[in-house]
Amino acid sequence: MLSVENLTFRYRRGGEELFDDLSYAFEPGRVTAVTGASGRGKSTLLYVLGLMLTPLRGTVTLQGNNVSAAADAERSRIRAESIGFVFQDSALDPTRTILDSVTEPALYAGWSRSRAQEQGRVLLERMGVGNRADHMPGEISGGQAQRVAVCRSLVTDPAVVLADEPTGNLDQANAEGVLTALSEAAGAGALARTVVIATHDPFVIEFADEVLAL
Ligand SMILES: Nc1ncnc2c1ncn2[C@@H]1O[C@H](COP(=O)(O)OP(=O)(O)OP(=O)(O)O)[C@@H](O)[C@H]1O
Repeated sequence: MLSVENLTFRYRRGGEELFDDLSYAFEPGRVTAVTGASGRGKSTLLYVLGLMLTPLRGTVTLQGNNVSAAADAERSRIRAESIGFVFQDSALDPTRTILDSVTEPALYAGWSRSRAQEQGRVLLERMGVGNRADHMPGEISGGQAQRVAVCRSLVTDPAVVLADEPTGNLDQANAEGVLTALSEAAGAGALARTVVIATHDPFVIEFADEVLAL
């Protein structure tokens, strides 16, 4: 389980404080939409949950551990093992094949190449883009690229998936495909994963199980 307690963040001393002592539990098996006007800190909250930014006050707790207090190396390890990211424009490396982009986080987490590739191909197949595994990102559509980005976020089988405006540039049919994939990733029962989506897309908010308004 992922939660924040009394969370406040600021980018620089004397700068605007975000979140105002936010406390919230992000439930496994649920898709939570983080909403709020532009500049309220939706993206920043994902970076704090993803241990890329350190809170000014308060804590981030993952599976019972106060991970926001961990040393840098430990945070990197937790991130590699337990957290997957999906970014708005899919951010696929134009010089790597689709399969290489998908497997990269698993290699970073210490998996063997063969295990990472096997898992990558399973996910791409499940997401309907298995036949694009050996293509370059420039050869696939925006909707397909975003489904590939979801595969990349899931390759290490992380407990938490954080998605920043994952449907930002997609039409409704493609947005639905991405959201369904994230919802299936949340799953249920023993395999339940926590999925958090930062968005101002009403379609995503409607789709989500929970809404956290900043
Ligand atoms: N790297 C940074 N350094 C300093 N301030 C930043 C930085 N990134 C964001 N901010 C500021 O922090 C606040 C929150 O930004 P953030 O991008 O998290 O908001 P958001 O709710 O995701 O906005 P949007 O809906 O426009 O994407 C904004 O005032 C923004 O200008």
